[in-house]
Amino acid sequence: MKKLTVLGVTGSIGTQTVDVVLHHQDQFEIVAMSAGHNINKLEEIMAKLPVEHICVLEEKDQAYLEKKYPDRHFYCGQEGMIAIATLKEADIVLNAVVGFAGLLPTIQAIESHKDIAIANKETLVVAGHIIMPLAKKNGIKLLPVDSEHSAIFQSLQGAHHDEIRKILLTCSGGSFRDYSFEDLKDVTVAQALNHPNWSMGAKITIDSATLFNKGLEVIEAHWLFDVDYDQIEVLIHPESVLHSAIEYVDGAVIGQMGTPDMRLPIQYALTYPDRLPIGDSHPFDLTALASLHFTKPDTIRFPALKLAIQAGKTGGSMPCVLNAANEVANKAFRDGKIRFLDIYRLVEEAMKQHQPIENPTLDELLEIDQKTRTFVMQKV
Ligand SMILES: NC(=O)C1=CN([C@@H]2O[C@H](COP(=O)(O)OP(=O)(O)OC[C@H]3O[C@@H](n4cnc5c(N)ncnc54)[C@H](OP(=O)(O)O)[C@@H]3O)[C@@H](O)[C@H]2O)C=CC1
Ligand SMILES: CC(=O)[C@@H](O)[C@H](O)COP(=O)(O)O
Ligand SMILES: [Mn+2]
Repeated sequence: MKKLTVLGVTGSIGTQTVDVVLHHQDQFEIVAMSAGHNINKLEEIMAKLPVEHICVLEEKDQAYLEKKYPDRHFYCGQEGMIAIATLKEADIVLNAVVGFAGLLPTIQAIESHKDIAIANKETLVVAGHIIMPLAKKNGIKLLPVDSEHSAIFQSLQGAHHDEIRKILLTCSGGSFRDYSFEDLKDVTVAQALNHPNWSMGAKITIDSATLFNKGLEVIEAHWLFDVDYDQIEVLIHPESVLHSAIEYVDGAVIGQMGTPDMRLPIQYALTYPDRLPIGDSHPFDLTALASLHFTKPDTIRFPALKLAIQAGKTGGSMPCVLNAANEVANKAFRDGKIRFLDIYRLVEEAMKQHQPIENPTLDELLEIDQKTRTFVMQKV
């Protein structure tokens, strides 16, 4: 029986993780979980699973839950997340929090020798240079949950690192893949949230529409698979059935295909190196696919991808600035405060005013993250 801590249990990845666990209750037990503000969703999950340790963001929610459920243990805020991420009962921490908030609990969980199933890509973008050596030093497994990175991980089984020629990172193109640059000026939040292939949380869905998501994923792949940026090729693949692939030195291309369903990468991260059936999944029918398409991304209409790769290549503190600026601008767009194309402009401005430092410490990252947020909020 594997014992899990699930951070961000009330989100899109979190609730699909609960589905996986409910389907395989003989294999997994959630011993601890965290939510943000969605207490209704949290209580729904609590009704299905007898999880003992639970963290929320607000003290008032903690007080309400403690009164209503005296037999469970409640925690609060970042400190609470760290407490449940380092709990001795857990073997593996699945981090499905969105954004920079996932960074500190991940570091503490690694230092407590927990394996990490990582959906929270922002942590790797900001601090890959800290996370990867820390994981190695503590001898823990860092298991990708992001669908493309899971596909790459699956396609790498049995291979040697020096056999990789490049990574083919696929991208749906997001909600606006066929829009002209002119049309992008006036798109609405509702249109941006209408992803063609995946049902996900709001922040990542907007990131898919700008293509910042793919930029973050390039940086994530650089760190997870120890490859140069020039070895990562992004391909627009509107059908989202080839979830990514490896081109090997002999020209063989090995990828992972399947229905777009996050339960597979979530489950594989939890069962690796074994596989289990997925509950009520539709069989993947190749004959039902009329054709598959692969094209190069258009960085004129979607400059965010290029900007993110530039941040990754610059390295040091620049990806932290990219991420913080994007988190603030993405939220400002969702709140109706700026227009879609302003997201890119604000991130670019934040990067331009930043003097990157090499190899930033955790404290420096925390400071740069805060300063960048303040800078972008003032512009908003
Ligand atoms: N959704 C998907 O299919 C995929 C997601 N990912 C990545 O996984 C991560 C989660 O994505 P997704 O599930 O879509 O996101 P959601 O927005 O659906 O869920 C985010 C979760 O994090 C919690 N949360 C939000 N802010 C904070 C905070 N400051 N402190 C603590 N907890 C917080 C939320 O709580 P609450 O809702 O209770 O407020 C919720 O439980 C992201 O990094 C995303 O990029 C990667 C690949 C695919
Ligand atoms: C499901 C998943 O992993 C998302 O990150 C997905 O990749 C988003 O789709 P885009 O390819 O449109 O960014
Ligand atoms: Mn992805």
